[in-house]
Amino acid sequence: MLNIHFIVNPIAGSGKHRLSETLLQHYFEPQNYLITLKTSEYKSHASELTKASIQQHADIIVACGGDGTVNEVASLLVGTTIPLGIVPIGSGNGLANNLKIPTHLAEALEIIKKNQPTMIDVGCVNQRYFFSNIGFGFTAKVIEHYAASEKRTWRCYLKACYKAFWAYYKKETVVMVIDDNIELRNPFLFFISNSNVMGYTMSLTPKASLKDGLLDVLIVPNISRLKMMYLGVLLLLKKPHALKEVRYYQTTALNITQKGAPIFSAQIDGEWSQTEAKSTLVALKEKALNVLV
Ligand SMILES: Nc1ncnc2c1ncn2[C@@H]1O[C@H](COP(=O)(O)OP(=O)(O)OP(=O)(O)O)[C@@H](O)[C@H]1O
Repeated sequence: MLNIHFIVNPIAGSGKHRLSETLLQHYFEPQNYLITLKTSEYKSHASELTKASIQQHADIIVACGGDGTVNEVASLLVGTTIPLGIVPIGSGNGLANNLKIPTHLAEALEIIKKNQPTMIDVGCVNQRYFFSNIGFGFTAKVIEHYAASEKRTWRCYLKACYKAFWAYYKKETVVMVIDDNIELRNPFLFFISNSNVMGYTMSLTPKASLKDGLLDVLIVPNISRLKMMYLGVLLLLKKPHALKEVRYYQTTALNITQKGAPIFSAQIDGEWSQTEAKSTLVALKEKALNVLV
């Protein structure tokens, strides 16, 4: 008997999904599977539900939502032997996309039933984990606007990009120093990725792999609005490196020292985060999470 816990974010994506206990009982025959469905009621609730599921000896824990839900559930499974399942009912679904987990519900459930885990790398930023990417500069601004929108849809994401694009200017100078040798002054983009999909099938780091033991770093300095638009087109074509100002490299860790503004905004797996920390260590834990694919 396999004990599977599904943790569902009811507001992920359009908020419309067909997941229910009845539907799950239909896919997972009761003589072989013990199914539990839990629904998150507020931000970070999925973490609490996952903690309880671990104590309840779940064999598999399934995050049903987007990258934010996956982050909350998976963060508690790092370093354990419990595999993570993903039912991608979010908007961007970056990690699921990279792992080729379909958004078609029956196909995603079939992957969980097959129960074939693979180990993937996990990013660490100070005391937190990330599975897809983190970003400073423009991507953090987009997520800040997106977090304020009433829905989590592609349309709202585009609106957030548009707002961030027109509001993007710096009153104060922000300086980030990477490993005491690269100095970034008001960078337009500073993006660190474990995955080759950012969300919505777009990619800033198409060469990234979840299994190569490396973080992919993309830096775009302060550029004109025209170049920002050109970069937007290149992003859709998955060729951001074609812009000559783009700097791209791979590494196992980075130490970022921040000067200038007292509070730094970042996005971590598509969720907005603020920190007063002056120094940030971004590193990678190789093959630290079991995921069903
Ligand atoms: N009941 C709830 N009410 C409000 N927020 C919730 C609830 N349950 C979970 N959340 C929060 O919803 C946020 C968005 O979730 P998630 O990222 O999974 O969906 P998404 O944004 O549609 O997908 P993606 O990140 O892939 O674009 C997360 O920060 C999560 O903590």
